[in-house]
Amino acid sequence: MKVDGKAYRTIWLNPDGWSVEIIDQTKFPYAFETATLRTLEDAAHAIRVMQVRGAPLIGATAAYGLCLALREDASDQRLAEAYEVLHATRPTAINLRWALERMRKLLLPLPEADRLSVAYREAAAICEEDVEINRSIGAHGLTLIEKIAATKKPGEPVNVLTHCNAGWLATVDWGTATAPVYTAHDRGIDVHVWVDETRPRNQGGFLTAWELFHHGVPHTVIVDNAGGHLMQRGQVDLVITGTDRTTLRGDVCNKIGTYLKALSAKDNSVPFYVALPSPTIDFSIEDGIREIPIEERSNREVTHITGRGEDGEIRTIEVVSSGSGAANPAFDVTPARLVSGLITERGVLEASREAILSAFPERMSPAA
Ligand SMILES: CSC[C@@H](O)[C@@H](O)C(=O)COP(=O)(O)O
Repeated sequence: MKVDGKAYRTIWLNPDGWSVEIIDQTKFPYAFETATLRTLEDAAHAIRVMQVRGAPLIGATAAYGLCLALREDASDQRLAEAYEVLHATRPTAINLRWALERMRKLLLPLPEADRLSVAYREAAAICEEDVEINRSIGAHGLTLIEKIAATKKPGEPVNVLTHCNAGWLATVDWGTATAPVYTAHDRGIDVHVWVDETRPRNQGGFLTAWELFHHGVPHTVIVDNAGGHLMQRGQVDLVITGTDRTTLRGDVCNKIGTYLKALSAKDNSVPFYVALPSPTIDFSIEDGIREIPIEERSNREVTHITGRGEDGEIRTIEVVSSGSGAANPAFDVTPARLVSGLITERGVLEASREAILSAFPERMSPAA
């Protein structure tokens, strides 16, 4: 992704060869700033406070977090401690556990002296693979957009609705839900995105809108409650969201509010697709509603909002009657029956156990 003409990823190794640079997403949309991770605690903090967020990027940051931990001490005990610290940062996105397991499985059998260099190599490989996976998701998702574009009159855009930020900023590059959009736009297809603002943290209004604007993709920010109305009026051609964890049978966990969009889509015969890198599939569970841990975040994210005043100052204000209680579940689960398809790096799949297993058979083997 280019920012002011310069190509960026969301995470990279600094020229010193060991410290890790991230784009600080808590500063969006008012500033583009990077931050340096030098320790395990820096990496854990970055995930916890959402300087980095989005399932694939959380996984990539955790992998580098392990590297930073091993710089000080590459013992089994340090590896185990670092795994636990990073694993405890956020509960829902499965990419965190996936990346940590992959690193641990590789590192544990090695002599301590070899672990650090192998860890850095593997963290870099996780990042490279994420970019390639998302590029493939873009190519497969493009076919869906192309089919709709072929039915449009000249000057009529394909209208895609998305929720939260499953964009470049949620991954190492490209994004998952946005990859088909960027690919279509870059090929000259007239595509327009309805961006759910995604309260309470506004990942849509703050991050997705920022990305689309900087890439030049036409888009319109809407309040979270507007999607159903637009679908009833035929103003949404398809929905594409990301996911933080999808079960073996195709239940999709994603940012709170995704389920309501899927219900509206079903009622209005609007296709509802989920863009899904395979590390986001949890092959160990089936029933998303019963088995996926849903992050409960601070009520203050509901009762208060941070934004820029007309004087240019950034401030936080209360937006709920003082003294009222608030609740803040951060994710919900859309049952597989509401999902039209999963856009993966290996093609567009039905949201079912059979389709997922036949596309990723190696993930069910004991060695996977
Ligand atoms: C490719 S990212 C998919 C999801 O991680 C994304 O839609 C999402 O819900 C992110 O939640 P966040 O709480 O901002 O980490």
